[in-house]
Amino acid sequence: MRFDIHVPEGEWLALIGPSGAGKSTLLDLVAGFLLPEGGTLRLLGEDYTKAEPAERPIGMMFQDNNLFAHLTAEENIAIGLEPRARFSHAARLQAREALAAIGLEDLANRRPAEMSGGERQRVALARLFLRERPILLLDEPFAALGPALRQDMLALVAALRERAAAPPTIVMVTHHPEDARGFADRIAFLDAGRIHLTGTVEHILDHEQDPRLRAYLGQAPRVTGS
Ligand SMILES: Nc1ncnc2c1ncn2[C@@H]1O[C@H](COP(=O)(O)OP(=O)(O)OP(=O)(O)O)[C@@H](O)[C@H]1O
Repeated sequence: MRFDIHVPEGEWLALIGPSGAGKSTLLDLVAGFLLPEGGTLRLLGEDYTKAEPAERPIGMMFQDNNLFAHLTAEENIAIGLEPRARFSHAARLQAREALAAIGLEDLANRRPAEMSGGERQRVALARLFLRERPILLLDEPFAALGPALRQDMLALVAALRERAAAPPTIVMVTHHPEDARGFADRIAFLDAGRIHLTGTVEHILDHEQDPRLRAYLGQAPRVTGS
């Protein structure tokens, strides 16, 4: 695999492409769970190629297992502020406010097993944004949710992003290319371990006629000429 891409600060980039194309691998390289055999990774202009995951200015969210099973919703958010889980009154208060901001204050004392999948992901999102990391990597976080709920969750990401003092850069893997519409700024189409194409959401979804992209989207390329 060989990835070459520049994501401008503050951009929301959607990564699409066939299964096995390398989308999760690319996120793992950025997060530091995998080290590249060569090349350079720069974050916010600094070289982070060999940095430990915890040293990187990154927040991550996955399809599941974002929350600690033994902690309540409030504690799962507060732990983003106090990783040693010695929850101060101030951290609990901030977690409560974050829950209220997403309309989940009534769930403060529930554990993940007592929440729906959508509620769990909303709690995880609240924690992610509370930590104010400048770069967010979202690996299919809403894949298990239905279309309407996925739209609600993307709208919540957009709202939290707008509320942030400095909007984070977002790189989001999705198996639903249409989810990028209205939310992401740009799409990167990965194929066979390469960034095959990048472009605006509209260009990639509606105009680009690249045969591999069209095949992935399940659409034949348009026949041109007479
Ligand atoms: N640690 C690893 N060592 C070797 N090969 C791996 C490793 N992790 C993934 N792969 C391989 O790399 C390729 C890309 O995997 P990756 O999970 O990045 O794809 P993806 O685009 O995220 O796919 P999906 O959409 O199915 O999640 C696959 O062929 C996979 O088998």
